[in-house]
Amino acid sequence: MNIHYLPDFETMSRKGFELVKNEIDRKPNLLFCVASGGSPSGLYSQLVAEKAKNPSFCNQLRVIKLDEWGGLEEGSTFTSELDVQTKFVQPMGISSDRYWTIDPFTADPEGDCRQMEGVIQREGPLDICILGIGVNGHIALNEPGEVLKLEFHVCQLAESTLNNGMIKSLKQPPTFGMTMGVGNILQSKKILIFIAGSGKKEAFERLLKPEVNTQFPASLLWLHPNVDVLVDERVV
Ligand SMILES: O=C(O)[C@H](O)[C@@H](O)[C@H](O)[C@H](O)COP(=O)(O)O
Repeated sequence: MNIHYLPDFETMSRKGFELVKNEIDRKPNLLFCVASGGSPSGLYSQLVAEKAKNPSFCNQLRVIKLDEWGGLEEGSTFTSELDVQTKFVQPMGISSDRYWTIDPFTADPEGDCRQMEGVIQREGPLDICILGIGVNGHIALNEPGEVLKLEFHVCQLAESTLNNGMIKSLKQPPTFGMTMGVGNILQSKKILIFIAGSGKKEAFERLLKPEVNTQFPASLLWLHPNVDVLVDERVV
């Protein structure tokens, strides 16, 4: 695990941008897994800024969404889809033939997860997987538990996730998640995990322990040979 301590959010995002751009320069059509949430949002802004300077940047990039909330009220704006569309997919001009996603309002979550798994089998493995970390150590929506699933699946959400951040203020909070499994993530050629925002100190300290425990899913990243941890030092 390469741990990068960066003095602030901007510098952390810049470092992430440099690592990602290096890979895109080497392989312009790489498969990029996009996460929602606050921690990687500065990376997306930097990529969008680069695109404004260089319109052909990322014009072959293939993109897949990491996860999604389920059980929200129809029309809810608390979706990963809206988040990644606004911050990344639309401003980067990623056309629909280069973007694979799961619908937050799907009537068939299990079927759609199977379909996403099929996409990963066909288009994958991921070249770059972008992650944040949950306060409970979740990666994507793989929550702490005895068993972690390998493939894209419908998942239960932990109380600690439902009691965190904006979710707890929702009139109709999500009742389940749809997420890449830890197998999908660990098969990615490169993983970047961004650690920023309030409440992440404990999770970061636990991540530093070189041991693996399914009750702390991010610890599985120790099994991967190419992980960059980008931490905004102000959280630690
Ligand atoms: O939102 C997602 O796509 C991920 O499912 C989730 O694992 C997220 O990365 C963490 O919960 C951290 O979220 P923040 O970056 O918003 O703190």
